[in-house]
Parts: sequence; C-alpha cells; structure tokens
Amino acid sequence: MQLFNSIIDYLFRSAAEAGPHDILKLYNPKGNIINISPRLEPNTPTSCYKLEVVAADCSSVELAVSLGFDLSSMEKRLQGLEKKILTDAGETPAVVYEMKRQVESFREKLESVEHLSWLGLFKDLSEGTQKPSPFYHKTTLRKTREECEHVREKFLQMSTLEVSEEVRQYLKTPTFDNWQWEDAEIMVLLQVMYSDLDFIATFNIEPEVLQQFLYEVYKRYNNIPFHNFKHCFCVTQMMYGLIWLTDLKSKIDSIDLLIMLTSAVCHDLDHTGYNNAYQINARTELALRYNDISPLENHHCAVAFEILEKNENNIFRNLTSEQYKRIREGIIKCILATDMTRHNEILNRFKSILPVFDFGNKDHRDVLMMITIKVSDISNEARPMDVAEPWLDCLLQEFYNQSDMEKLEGLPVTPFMDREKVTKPSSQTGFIGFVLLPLFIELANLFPCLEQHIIDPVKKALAYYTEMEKALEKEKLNRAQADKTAPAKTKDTPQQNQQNTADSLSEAMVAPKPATF
Ligand SMILES: Nc1nc2c(ncn2[C@@H]2O[C@@H]3COP(=O)(O)O[C@H]3[C@H]2O)c(=O)[nH]1
Ligand SMILES: [Zn+2]
Repeated sequence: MQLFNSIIDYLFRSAAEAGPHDILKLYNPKGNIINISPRLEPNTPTSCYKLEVVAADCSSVELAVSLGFDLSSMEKRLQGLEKKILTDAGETPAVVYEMKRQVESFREKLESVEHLSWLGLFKDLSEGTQKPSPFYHKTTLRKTREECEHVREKFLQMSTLEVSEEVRQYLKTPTFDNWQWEDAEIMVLLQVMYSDLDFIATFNIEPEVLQQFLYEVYKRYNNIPFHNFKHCFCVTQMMYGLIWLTDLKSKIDSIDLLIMLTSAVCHDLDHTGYNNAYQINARTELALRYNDISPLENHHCAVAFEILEKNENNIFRNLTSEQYKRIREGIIKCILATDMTRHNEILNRFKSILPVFDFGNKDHRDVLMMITIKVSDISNEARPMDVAEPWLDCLLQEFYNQSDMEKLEGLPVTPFMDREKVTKPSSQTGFIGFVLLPLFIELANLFPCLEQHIIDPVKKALAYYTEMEKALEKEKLNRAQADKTAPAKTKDTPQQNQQNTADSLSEAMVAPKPATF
C-alpha cells in the first residue's frame, strides 16, 4: 500500500509539474478537497478532478540548484546595494528604479507561466483577486512607480477644483461611503479636511507641501487587502467626523487636533498585511529592530517621520521647534496606542479618569486622543452595512492570508485568522461584543451625542451578525444530522459549508436584515 501511495503521489506530481516539496490539493467536481489515494474514483471528461499546486519553499536548496542561482540571496544583495546607493547618493537613482521595474516585470512573467508551476511561483490569476496567493508576502506589495505617478497627476489636476459644500458636509459624517471615491479623489478629500479644520491658515501649511506630504503618504501604503490607503482614509475620516460631531474645536487647541488628524493619516504606513504576532513569531526584520515591542506601530510612526524629515513634505515646517516637539510627541503617542495588545490598559486609564474628565488637563487630553484614534481605527462596523461589509471581506482576506502563511511556515496559527475556524459572523460577534462596543460606549459616556452616530449602528450590526451566527449553527446541526443518516457522503470543505449555509441563510434568518443595512 505504501508503495502504491508513493506511485500515485509521483504520478500526480508529474502531472502537475510539481516539485517534491510542493503541496498538492485535489478537488472533486463539486469543489471539495479530497484525498489523493489509490481508492480514488475514476473521473470522466464531464466530471473532472482539479489538481492545484499550493506551495513550494521558494528558498529551498533544490530550487536554487534547479534555477542555477538563489533568488532570495540575489534579492538581499540587491536590497543591500540599493541601501548603499541610497546612503551615498541621498536618493534612489533612476537607473535603480529601472532595474527594479525590470526585475518586477520578470517576476510577473515568471509567476504567470503555468508550465513553470514547479518553481512554486505560479499564480492563477484567472480565478480573480479574491483568492489569496500563498506567495502574497513574497511578492511585492509596494505600489509601482507608474501607478503612483498616474495617481499623482490626477490628484494635482483635481486639487485645483472646488469641492462642493454638500460633499464637505457629508465628509463630516460617519455615513460617508469611501467606496465611491478613487485614490486621487481621496487625497483631495484629505486636503479638504486640513483646510476645513483651518490647519492650513493656522499653521501656515503651503498647499504644495500638503500635496507632497499626502502623495508620499499615499505611496507608502501598500497594495494589500485591508491595511491600505483606503483604510488610512476611513480612519482619518472617522476621526474628522468625531472632531466635528463632538465639537472638539471648542474644547481642545488646534495643535492637538492637528496631532489627531495627522496620526490617523499616518497610523498604518507601510503595513505589510501581517500583524505583530506574525512579525514576532517569524522573527522579521521589524521584530528584530524593535525588540518585539509594537514592531508595526513603531514602524508606521518611523515611516511617518521619515516622510516629514524631507523639507518639501514637512507640513510642520513653519512651526516653532517647541510646537514641532509637541506634535512629534503627540503623534508617537497616538500611533503607538493603536497596538491592540494595549487595548485594556488604555481603556482602563480612560475609564478611571472619566468621572473627573477635564479638557484642561494634558494627561486627560492625551488619553482622549488615544481613545479617539483607537475608536476610529476599528470603526468600520459603525458605518452603513453596504460600506462596512466589504471592509470585513478585506479584513478576513488579510487574516486568511496570514494564517495560510503561518501554516506554510510552521508558525503558531493565529486562531482568529484561521479560515478553518473563522466565519464572518463569528468574527464580528466576538469582536463587536467584547472589544468594539465596550470601547465605543466609554467615548459616548463622555460625548452622549455620539450614541446615535456610532453606538446605534454598531448595535444593529451586532444583532445582524448574531442572527447570522445562529443560522449558521442551526445549519451545521442540520448537516451533522444529515451526515449521520448518509455516512458515505464526502465531507465538504469549510468554504463549501459556508456557501451552503449562505444559500439557506435567507430561509433560516429569524430577523430580516435591518433597514439601515
Ligand atoms: N474581527 C474584526 N476585527 C477587527 C475589525 N476592525 C478591526 N479589527 C481588528 O482590530 C485591529 C486594530 O489594529 P490592527 O489594524 O492591527 O488590526 C485590526 C484587526 O485585527 C472588525 O471589524 N472585525
Ligand atoms: Zn489601522
């Protein structure tokens, strides 16, 4: 039998042109994963099996031998050279950009040639962008130069146009729909926020410098499912909305407001789609650099000040050094506060000062600023359902990508990111009930007017996902019972289960979808 298994394994690997370290997955015509074994039923031209090469170790010795060179050491050498040139020349010369472009285009070609799948680099693009590539963290997440230039041109053209009063008012509300706006427009909207909070006049920010700053920020958000430039915008827009809804302008000074808005803009700069737990477990460069202490948040903040170091990007360049010092301290505090491992610590501090909260007390204001960026950071569920739900899909895509990678690399798998365990409703009921609402409620205790804007929609979302979760449970029970009566049936994958459940969800849902969703 052992020999038979090896022969079958060899046959399938040959058919898929897969190497000995690749993982093969076989799907039946219904799309369920099945075992590769000698007991497989023969397929027919009308009911084909589908064989998928899921992964290979790109840094393996075998791959280096078959290629004749080692990709990762080449990449490292290139990075080293680039760093050296950067230090010597002050900026990356055009010739290096061109080389990078050529390497990138070669990589893309390599990844799109199916018969080279044994290299472990092949990405099946025909299945759309929904399906995460197992090599997602190895491929470049950075925006291309062309993409950036294109958006910059559009942004600069649009920034001379007047934004209507209607849009300016809409921008101040949590119901704002980010999905209606493309990146260049989003940059214009960010500019409007700086202008309508009077920052341009108060801090003598030149329009060209603000535009250059926003462009650099845009460039340094990566093309990843969730922690991207649109997330930066949403968090900033929620912060902006909170400032207006609570009339913070009349309670704290403009420097604090400037800190709050700019922290939101910068808070996830250069996020790579892998959280701190991954950084630490995988012993990434960031974890090493920051000694496992909030590696991501430290990095986001460092990138922010790296951008501001250049005079042409420095929106604070006309401020006194005292003011700059205060702003830097404030931004660091706010961005570092977005590390969720500090959630309870910060929330408890806020709760303890709430009964005696004093806007004139700097410590109190600092905690309030940290709480508002935290609220803004996790505020998707406070938005209308048609805005919030696509964000959840993006978040889960990023979570699943990470847990897939953890499995491939043999790292501890982050439970709330595991596609085998997490569904949309299960992910939201716990998060809303235990993390989001307790935080939002405390902010609403200080500002009761927020109740209708952020608490009510979150409660509706919780009710919606709770019903969905119940329906899922019911469906699971039904299926378990059906399986008992038909034991020979093949087991569905979790994805298939979810699909089946979604199909019967409309019948099983006890409550109709709330009107605002
Ligand atoms: N389950 C769930 N988690 C969220 C949601 N919004 C934010 N988060 C989590 O909260 C975290 C806030 O910090 P990060 O941006 O690092 O990562 C975010 C996610 O892990 C949400 O709507 N649902
Ligand atoms: Zn964020």
